[in-house]
Amino acid sequence: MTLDDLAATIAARKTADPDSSWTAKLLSKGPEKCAEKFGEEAVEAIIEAVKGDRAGLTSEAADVLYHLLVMLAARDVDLADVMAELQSRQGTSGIAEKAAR
Ligand SMILES: N=c1c2ncn([C@@H]3O[C@H](COP(=O)(O)OP(=O)(O)OP(=O)(O)O)[C@@H](O)[C@H]3O)c2ncn1[C@@H]1O[C@H](COP(=O)(O)O)[C@@H](O)[C@H]1O
Repeated sequence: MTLDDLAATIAARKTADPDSSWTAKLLSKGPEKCAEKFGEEAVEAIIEAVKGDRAGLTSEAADVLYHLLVMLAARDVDLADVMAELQSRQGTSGIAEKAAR
């Protein structure tokens, strides 16, 4: 399973029945709700990271990635474009990038 596979599944759920798909149900509530849900999952991951619970963080990180992809889909942002953005940053140190601002 790759993020691309998951993004493709989520894209397919845009037209699915909300009664049979959690993703379709979440998408049907709108981009604001998808963003709120992503925020909740991010906070849960933060809590596990602060606690130092590696199993908890692993599980919450999976929730964060899934809900990030749902939020992107809700606003029609392609994962490929996010990856291209990351690619464009490759080789530039974050320290150098900040100094150049
Ligand atoms: N990776 C996930 C995934 N991670 C988390 N979740 C669901 O996200 C929901 C969020 O969990 P919460 O505990 O926050 O939910 P909740 O508290 O009951 O919700 P609220 O009452 O707060 O709204 C749960 O129902 C989880 O089952 C996911 N649902 C789906 N997927 C993937 O998406 C695919 C398609 O799923 P469906 O759209 O349901 O067919 C699945 O095969 C999976 O690969």
